[in-house]
Amino acid sequence: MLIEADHLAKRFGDKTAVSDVSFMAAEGAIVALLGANGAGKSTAMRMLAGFLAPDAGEARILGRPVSRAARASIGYLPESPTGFPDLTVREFLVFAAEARGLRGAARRRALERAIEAGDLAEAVGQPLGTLSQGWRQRAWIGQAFLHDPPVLILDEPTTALDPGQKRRLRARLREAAKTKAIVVSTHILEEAETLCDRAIVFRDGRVAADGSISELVDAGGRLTGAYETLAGVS
Ligand SMILES: Nc1ncnc2c1ncn2[C@@H]1O[C@H](COP(=O)(O)OP(=O)(O)OP(=O)(O)O)[C@@H](O)[C@H]1O
Repeated sequence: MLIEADHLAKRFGDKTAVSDVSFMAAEGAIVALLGANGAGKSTAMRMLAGFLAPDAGEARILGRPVSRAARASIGYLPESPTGFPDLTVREFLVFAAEARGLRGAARRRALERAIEAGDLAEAVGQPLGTLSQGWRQRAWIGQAFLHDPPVLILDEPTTALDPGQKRRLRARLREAAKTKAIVVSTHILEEAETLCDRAIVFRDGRVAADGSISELVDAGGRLTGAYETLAGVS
């Protein structure tokens, strides 16, 4: 199994953000994490990506605890990514490649892959701090694809993108899913319906449902009814 969340739990002070969350994702699957604001999706994704240590449970990537999994195996897009305002897109990608130990021809290939993944050619010379929100998102999407990892953990990857770029990224993710396991969070139910194979609905830090999209949708192919009931929203 490429991605495993095994009874993950995380508290911040008195607030339980994630409680006893377990799910898996295999190669060939795009799994949507759905749920209301504050339901725990980003916290779960940060633990899966190895950026936040769980209080209990374990995140595993390719069968290894994420703390010991190779950095090379995970591509992560944080929610609302910021930072590195003075680096150009190219310098940012070079920095990310070097942080992953890529040099020479491997680094050049990685940069080409990232520029293609984020459709970044026009912006390579522009500092991140001067990019619009959507372009900055694209630079960070490129960073997630840089090293061609088998696992992608993408927190609201299409939120800031224009309609054309949303379409392009969804097509890229469908193509990438042939050889990768991908977890995406989204508030766009139509995106989960058309892009994803499975949905995991979070409610108050717990998994309220984990099923195939075809099981969860209504006769019209819509997730809205199941989502509102399971996520506890209307
Ligand atoms: N660093 C933190 N310190 C304190 N509380 C936090 C921290 N990170 C998350 N939380 C809290 O944990 C809960 C879950 O937050 P999380 O960001 O995981 O939700 P989410 O489902 O991703 O929400 P959204 O859809 O709004 O992005 C929220 O109540 C949030 O306020």
